Amino acid sequence: MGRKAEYTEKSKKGPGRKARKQGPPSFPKKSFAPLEDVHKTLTHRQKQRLAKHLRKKTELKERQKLFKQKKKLNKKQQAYQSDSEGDEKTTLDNGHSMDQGKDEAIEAVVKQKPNKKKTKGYTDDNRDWLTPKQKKKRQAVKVDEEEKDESGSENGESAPDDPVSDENTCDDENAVFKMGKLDDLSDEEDCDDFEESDEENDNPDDGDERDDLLPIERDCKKLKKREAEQVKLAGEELQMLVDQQDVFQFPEDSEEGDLTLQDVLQRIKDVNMVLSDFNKYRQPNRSRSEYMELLKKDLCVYYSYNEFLMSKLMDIFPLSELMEYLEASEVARPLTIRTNTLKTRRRDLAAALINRGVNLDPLGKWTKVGLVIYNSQIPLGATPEYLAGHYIIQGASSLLSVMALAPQEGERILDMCSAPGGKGSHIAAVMKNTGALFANDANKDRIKAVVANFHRLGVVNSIISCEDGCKFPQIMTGFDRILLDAPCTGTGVVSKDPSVKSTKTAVDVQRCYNLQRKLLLSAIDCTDAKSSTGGYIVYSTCSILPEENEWVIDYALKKRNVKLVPTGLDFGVEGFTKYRQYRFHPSLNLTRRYYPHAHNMDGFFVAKLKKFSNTIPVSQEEKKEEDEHLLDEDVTTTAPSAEHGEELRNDNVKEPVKMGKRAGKPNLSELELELKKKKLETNKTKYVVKVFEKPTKTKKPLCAQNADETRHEVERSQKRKEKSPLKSKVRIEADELVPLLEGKSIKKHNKLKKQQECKQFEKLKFTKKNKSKA
Ligand SMILES: C[S@@+](CC[C@H](N)C(=O)[O-])C[C@H]1O[C@@H](n2cnc3c(N)ncnc32)[C@H](O)[C@@H]1O
Repeated sequence: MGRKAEYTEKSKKGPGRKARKQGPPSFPKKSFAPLEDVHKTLTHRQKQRLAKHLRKKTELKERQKLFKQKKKLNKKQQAYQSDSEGDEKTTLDNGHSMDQGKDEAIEAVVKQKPNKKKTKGYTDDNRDWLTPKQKKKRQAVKVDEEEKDESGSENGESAPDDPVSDENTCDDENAVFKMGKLDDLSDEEDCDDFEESDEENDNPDDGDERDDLLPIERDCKKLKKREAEQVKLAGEELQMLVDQQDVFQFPEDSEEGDLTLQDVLQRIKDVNMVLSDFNKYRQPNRSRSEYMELLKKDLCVYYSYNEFLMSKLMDIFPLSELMEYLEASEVARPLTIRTNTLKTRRRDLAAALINRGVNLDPLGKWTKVGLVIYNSQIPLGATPEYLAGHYIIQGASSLLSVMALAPQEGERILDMCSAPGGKGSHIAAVMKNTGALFANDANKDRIKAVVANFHRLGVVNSIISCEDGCKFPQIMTGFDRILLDAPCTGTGVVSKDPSVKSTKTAVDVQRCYNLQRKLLLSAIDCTDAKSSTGGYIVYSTCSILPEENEWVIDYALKKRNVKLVPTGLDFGVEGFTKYRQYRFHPSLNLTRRYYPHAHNMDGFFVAKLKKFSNTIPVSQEEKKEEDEHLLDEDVTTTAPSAEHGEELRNDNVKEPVKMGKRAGKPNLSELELELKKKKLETNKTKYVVKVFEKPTKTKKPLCAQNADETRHEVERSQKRKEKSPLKSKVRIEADELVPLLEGKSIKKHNKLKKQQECKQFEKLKFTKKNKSKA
């Protein structure tokens, strides 16, 4: 839309500069030069490309032409063959033209590709039978050719796509076979022709498009292509390297000396890789267990675990998961708090804390009371809200066991191991301070924390006691629900307490396992199976060891009338039903495990049991064992050690030596033994009180006035014992009650016992000496 350029016209010069009319714009003529001159302005490279492009075009035209000829030739050959069978005249004509055409076509092809191999289907044999006809019909073919060429390239171009012609070609298989496929030929040529330079390959698009692109765009395209190729090559190279990679060399003992943590980590990775495809990467002379041992050692060094705990973890997790667990356990879990719904709502608490500069969020959809704290400008244990009891700092996993317990308003609930009262206060909040919550803990010092927390959080429905949980069934029973958050090794909370990694041993695990079993049986015994609302026991630990979890539950399933029920928690990993060579009850899949690497909370275990009968199943064997145990150990005992036993045998003393209280006294008759047992039982049952029930009538100790009365009493007590669910328990713990019943402390009693034993021993020695002297 500019002014029109006029090259001839010259602007007239006026008198003054201002009066002068502005002339049309002048352009250098070169810019509008005709296209022929373009090559003058082209760069060398462009010229080359243009030449190539033109050459290609002409070649393509030639090839098309050739192709058309060949098609025609084929047709004619067909016609010739058919005619030769019938009309001879026609045959001659067609044959000639076909031969000639064919020869020409072949010549053209040979000319075009002098160095290329010849057409597959054409041989000297068929040349012989084609030659005579060629001479006769050459003229006719020439005319035909000319006609065809004149008819324009349109027909010719459409020929390859013409289905009819294609059909004709393909129908006569012999012809195709004898003459070779012309399509094949042209294909070959095409292939050869397209063997272009790298540059050409860089631009697979046709030349026109290439010319449309700016140089920078072309460069960019090339660069991208090259990059893609390089990436591909690099990938292949990497794969090759991985395949040919040196197999990890198992270290010799001498190499162990000066390894840095980085070296250890590298070796952990290497061994992991070997173990991931053991057959491929192993050293033939090394077994899997050797690699596992090496890995264990390295993991212990790198993550500061003792070998015992590391091997336990290796038993629990597959290798890939083990690494995740170990890594996650090195990082502290997010700080979380629980809203005390007895005093506030989570929304209000969150608002109050945000106002104080606390950055927080709801803990998750699974809880309505939890908040996660990202950061805080003030210590969370000293805010006015904390002091007012609006919240308690509590790990996310701690909420799970109370959620599984699902306390109901107005129920009688026991929190058997309560200190410091986190879960206990949560129970009270869910119960809305109704019913009765018994918070017990065996640790006197820790129980103070329960008192303080309950006071701060406004828990008013609780009775706090300090008793051994194992003995609770003798104090109180008949609870609707019991939470047993058992003492454990704490292997789930290593991020909180890293000392666990290096201090826990097999003895600790065994000790916990024993206590946990006892506590769980006690908890079950304290639960009322006939509770209208409950009859549930929730067992939880912050340990991930199966010994402290599945094993304990499996034991309880065998020993009491309980079954596992779903925890009601909609996340968490199923508990083990198999662990190494051990098999647990299949219902253990209803229990739930929580891991730091999977759930971003401390390692935790939750199981929910339902008690379906208040009777305690006792196997015949157990009964027999207990009876023997009671009779043998409670009243008379054998020599305390093998050494003493040896001495006794030397003295030919066949009777078991009475120790302790019965030492030096005549043997008790069966009747008397029964009486003694009865006495212990009666004394024991007087401590058993059912919650919200009148204390059971305690009987005065029996004084066997006469034999008849005694016998009668024994029979009655026998019957009662058989009915009583506490039968085995009373018997087991009767021994422990003896000193208490006698009004002595256990320590004092034991001391006296020892003294008596020593005296007895001295006495024996003395008599032995005297005998030998005599
Ligand atoms: C894991 S803690 C309980 C934590 C508590 N449930 C809470 O959420 O705050 C285990 C508790 O069991 C107590 N304990 C250990 N042996 C016990 C026993 N034989 N009887 C009762 N409690 C015992 C310990 O003193 C300890 O406070």
